[in-house]
Amino acid sequence: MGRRAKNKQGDPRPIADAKENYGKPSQKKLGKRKADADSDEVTKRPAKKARESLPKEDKKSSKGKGKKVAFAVEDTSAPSKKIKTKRKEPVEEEEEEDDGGEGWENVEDEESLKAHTKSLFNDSDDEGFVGDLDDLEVEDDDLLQGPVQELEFSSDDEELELAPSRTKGKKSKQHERPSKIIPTGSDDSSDSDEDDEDEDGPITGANMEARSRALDAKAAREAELDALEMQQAAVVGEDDDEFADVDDVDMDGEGEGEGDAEGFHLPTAEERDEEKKNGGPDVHTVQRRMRECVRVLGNFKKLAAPGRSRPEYVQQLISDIASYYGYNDFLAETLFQLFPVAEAIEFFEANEVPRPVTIRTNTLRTRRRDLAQALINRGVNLEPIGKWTNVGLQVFESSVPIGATPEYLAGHYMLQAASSFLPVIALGPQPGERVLDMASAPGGKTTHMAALMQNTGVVFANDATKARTKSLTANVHRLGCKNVVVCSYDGREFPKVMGGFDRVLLDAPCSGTGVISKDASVKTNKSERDFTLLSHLQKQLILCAIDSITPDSKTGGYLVYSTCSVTVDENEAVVDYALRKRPNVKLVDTGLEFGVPGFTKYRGKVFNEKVSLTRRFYPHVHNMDGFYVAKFKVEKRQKAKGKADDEDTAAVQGETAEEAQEDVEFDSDEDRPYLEEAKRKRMKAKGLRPPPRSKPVERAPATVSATA
Ligand SMILES: C[S@@+](CC[C@H](N)C(=O)[O-])C[C@H]1O[C@@H](n2cnc3c(N)ncnc32)[C@H](O)[C@@H]1O
Repeated sequence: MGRRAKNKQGDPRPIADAKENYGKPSQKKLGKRKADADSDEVTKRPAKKARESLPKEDKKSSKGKGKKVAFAVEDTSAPSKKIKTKRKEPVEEEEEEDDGGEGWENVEDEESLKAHTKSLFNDSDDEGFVGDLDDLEVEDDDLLQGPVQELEFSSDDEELELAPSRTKGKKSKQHERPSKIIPTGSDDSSDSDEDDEDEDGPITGANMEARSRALDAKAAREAELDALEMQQAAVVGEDDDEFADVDDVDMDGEGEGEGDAEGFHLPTAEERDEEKKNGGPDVHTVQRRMRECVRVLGNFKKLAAPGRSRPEYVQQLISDIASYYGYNDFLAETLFQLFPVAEAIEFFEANEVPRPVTIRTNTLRTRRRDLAQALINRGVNLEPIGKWTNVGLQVFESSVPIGATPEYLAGHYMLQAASSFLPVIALGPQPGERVLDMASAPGGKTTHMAALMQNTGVVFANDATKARTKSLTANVHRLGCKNVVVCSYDGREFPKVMGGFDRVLLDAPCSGTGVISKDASVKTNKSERDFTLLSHLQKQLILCAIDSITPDSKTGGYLVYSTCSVTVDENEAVVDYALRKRPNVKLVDTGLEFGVPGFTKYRGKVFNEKVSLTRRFYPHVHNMDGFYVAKFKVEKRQKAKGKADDEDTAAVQGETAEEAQEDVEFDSDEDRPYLEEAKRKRMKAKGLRPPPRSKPVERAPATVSATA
């Protein structure tokens, strides 16, 4: 099991329990909170208290308005189903009493359990099972130890270990479950009828699944609408005032002008410095101040103290967010700016909660319903993730370590974050194709692609970090993928190494700001410079990925670019850059049924309007890791009409692979310092002495302009 993941995503926790993890100080910054923690209950679990003491979201009142937003993240769990297994733990019996009468409680004997499972995991939506259990080649014990994790870059696909659950004695599992992963457009089709029935029909085993999905779909629609509206509000507001946000957020639902501002004083810059010198205020003060700042920023004209500006409140809030949640100031500000004020708090709160544990059925070895049955028999409480995936299962509770079951060892499933399914679904590799996974370790997506291709064609699974290809190879073997070739090149060497691919996945090395709930070190271990360097690496990689695809592909010609980060510089800015540098590619719909459209404008930058076809996924909206997916179609290169507007355009006409590679080279002033820095690093790594740094070129700050 991954060292890191082991500590990060444990057993699926009920939202109530998960709250106890809130405010678990990140090593560096929250020592203060820890120290306070001894004094009383509030400081022990600051975030939890914050959630409890702060106004809760009123989903209904916010519906369709996107105005009233909560400080705290609500448990949006849809009513869950329960699977009663043959193995009866005391806790199960207790639950039965609590939740008796639900449809699932009727599933008592093995036969009905099987029938029930069958209906739940309707085979019709399962990918074809193309393997044979007798085929299993589990010869090498080492391969069964699970992947070695070497975490240089953030990855969403860590192998997660679900420790045996210790929830005996808890009253109701309904309340223990984490909220479901928000799906699904396809659910929409069936939900209208079911919505109607919601009001009057009793919940039975037969309708439980459908009704649960209808509720999920409804929640998804509402959440996405809210997020979209808030995103739009942010963009509109941006034009007037850099710090403008939703002006009418009513944090406490008490109505305009009211609230608990009494006695609240927004510190001046000097007072803030003084406060910092003295070790900062106690956690109660920080909480209260955050709440007040959010409230005031939600209705600034009415609630602001005379003479105090919006940026002052914003600065105070960002500073408090940084200290309360344990981020460095740069990252706190970068993430804060992505959302309207109140939504930003939801995002930070969601980062304190583990995401649901999910697994992906390996259809090369088994079928989802057979896997589900086998795991249920071992005491695993699970259900399908949602209609949007026919291979995913969400694990709610398990009495066995989910990363060490015989089924796991035999490669029947991959422990994989739900968000990681998305780029592969978007790419849709076809049997017989030639596919490149440019940054592939530890292979969650590679093995998914191999399964979709039914072990035909070929997947070149590349990763620059040699050590990480060990875990990649182990997973490829464990899951029985026979169409995978593992290699280790810097992605920027493609297509020189090889080209002519039908499809390429570039799941790029990134900062991991989408997976903070798994890896809290991201909060503090990345500087502004790291983000800039990453963005440049991503830009170089995406051009190489594009150039590795053959526009002549009969079946494909697609690139999917994805990251487990939510920053604009690593996502929309990279995609926009690729569109500008490679006129022969265009963005196409990802085909994903949910997700928030990518930004087309962001803090003064204007991107290609088609960037709205890309999709963002957020922990507080979709209950998944933060993620980004863009899909490109690569077309034949046209002869440029007239003079090319940048030197790259000319270079792409009728070029050879070698020329295309040259084309990837960065030669603008913008890129030169980063190229030099990368070159220095490479030389150092080889034990060579790098040349002295050249003087930085003075230039006006670049703004990204829209292209047609
Ligand atoms: C987000 S992870 C990939 C996760 C993987 N796609 C999966 O699904 O399991 C990014 C990977 O990029 C690799 N990487 C970093 N720089 C690279 C480069 N220049 N070329 C190719 N791979 C690179 C890292 O070693 C890391 O394994």
